[in-house]
Amino acid sequence: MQTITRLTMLRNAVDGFRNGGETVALVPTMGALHEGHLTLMRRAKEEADRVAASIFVNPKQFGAGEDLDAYPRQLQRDSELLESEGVDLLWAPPVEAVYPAGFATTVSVGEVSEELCGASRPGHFDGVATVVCKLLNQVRPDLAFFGEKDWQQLAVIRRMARDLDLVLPYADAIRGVPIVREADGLAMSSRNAYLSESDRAKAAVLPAAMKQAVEAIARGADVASALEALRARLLEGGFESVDYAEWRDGDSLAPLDRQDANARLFVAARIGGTRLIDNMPAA
Ligand SMILES: Nc1ncnc2c1ncn2[C@@H]1O[C@H](COP(=O)(O)OP(=O)(O)OP(=O)(O)O)[C@@H](O)[C@H]1O
Ligand SMILES: CC(C)(CO)[C@@H](O)C(=O)[O-]
Ligand code: BAL
Repeated sequence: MQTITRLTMLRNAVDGFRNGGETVALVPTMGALHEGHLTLMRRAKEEADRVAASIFVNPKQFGAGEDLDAYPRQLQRDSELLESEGVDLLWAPPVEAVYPAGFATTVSVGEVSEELCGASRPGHFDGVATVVCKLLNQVRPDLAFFGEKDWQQLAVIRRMARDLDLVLPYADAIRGVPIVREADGLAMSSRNAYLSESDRAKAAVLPAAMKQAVEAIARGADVASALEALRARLLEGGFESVDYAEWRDGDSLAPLDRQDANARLFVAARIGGTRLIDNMPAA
């Protein structure tokens, strides 16, 4: 696996693949890789001849007071994991190469960015859209893979790719990969590493309470009451606050007030100072 930190070298490497008639998949990450990320790599490998992973802890998507400095950085371990998955290329640019002095452009996707995580993390999706737009232009992949754990992020990226006519050869070039969970149901996330042992054990109440809510709504429970019960379970179970617990259309993200085949439950909640997110489809 080649590890590349300069754009000219990246272009040479990708052009080399392309000139040999090979397709290229991009898997963007912020590193501290876990089985969720590795599943994205495996899916990418199944669908393209070459896989490029990126690791970049993007300062523009962290708000003031968020965990930019504390975010785990473990490039050596990550590159060994990527190598063992057969990833062909690691793009790991320094911050100054992505945002050189004078950088002044922001990609801001309306509507789909505004609620849920967009409301609790103002500016977050502008930072995500800006860096993903850059990564897609830098690597120019045929396909790009993102996890459904960050469902709203996937919706923002799909909207951006359509709105800006990003040059991607397939209509469904932005691919979503289902959430990979721990044995107790907690969605894998780099930020789970922040949890103390006891908070980690308590965190399993999140997917369990979400499943209960989804099943209650499927049995005809009132949506508002099911969401209220979900919030109460999280707070009783050791979460200190719930940023949101919402029942929404999975495509438009518009609020729904009843069971619907396309509905999804979205939750963000904090435990031990760590903000966890999850989502689940209607039962
Ligand atoms: N459990 C998971 N299942 C599927 N995809 C995942 C999972 N966790 C992360 N991903 C995906 O991996 C990609 C890189 O995510 P990122 O590096 O931010 O990791 P993360 O575990 O989501 O970290 P964070 O704690 O910052 O949310 C994203 O597309 C994300 O949706
Ligand atoms: C897509 C992404 C790599 C952009 O920085 C990040 O938001 C993430 O890891 O989900
Ligand atoms: N996986 C989402 C990246 C973030 O929370 O900043």
